[in-house]
Amino acid sequence: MSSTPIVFVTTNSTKLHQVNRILSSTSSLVIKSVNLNLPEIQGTTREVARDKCSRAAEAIGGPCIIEDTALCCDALGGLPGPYIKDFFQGLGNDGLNTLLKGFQTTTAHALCTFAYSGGPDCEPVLFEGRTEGKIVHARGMNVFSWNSIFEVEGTGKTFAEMEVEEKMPFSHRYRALVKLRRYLESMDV
Ligand SMILES: O=c1nc[nH]c2c1ncn2[C@H]1C[C@H](O)[C@@H](COP(=O)(O)OP(=O)(O)OP(=O)(O)O)O1
Ligand SMILES: [Mg+2]
Repeated sequence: MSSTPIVFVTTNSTKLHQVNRILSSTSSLVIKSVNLNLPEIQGTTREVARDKCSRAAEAIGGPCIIEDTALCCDALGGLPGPYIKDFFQGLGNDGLNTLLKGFQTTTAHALCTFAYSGGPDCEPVLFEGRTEGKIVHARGMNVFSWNSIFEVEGTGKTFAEMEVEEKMPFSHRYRALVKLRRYLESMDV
């Protein structure tokens, strides 16, 4: 595999940190980041990721990856989905809990979508990772946005209650990144 760095276009330093951590133990992929706040359209998680990746490739003028994270609540027909950032900023963790009051279920899934583009004229390729769980009142110390209110199915713990290594196999980001890594390695990118 070549050691040319892949450009990860993101404004989120925690995402970047997690991606570097997940890749560092298992891969010779080298990530270089660019902090670019690109427009995110409305649509399905796939449409959002595809569009953003094309914009990123255009802006960079070469190969790049982007990542979009969604939090999808069953009681709300999958919303906030890709709009979780605005919901979290507007409502906070308490407000997200309040939103689900009166519904029968608080089950939800975290969905991470990586998109890779080979350059401005290339169609982005998508890699998804999904983790089932439910929305609970905030618990835990390792807080990152809404991760203290997302309890991972079968663990009894929120993401914020897990140690970094413990969280890895349950992480929506890890699950998507494993697929992206496999693809890039097979393409010898
Ligand atoms: O694992 C996570 N656990 C908890 N919260 C998370 C996670 N991953 C992203 N988040 C938050 C950040 C943002 O409020 C929203 C996703 O929005 P999203 O557009 O994908 O991220 P962003 O705008 O912060 O960075 P970017 O420049 O890569 O688009 O959920
Ligand atoms: Mg964003």
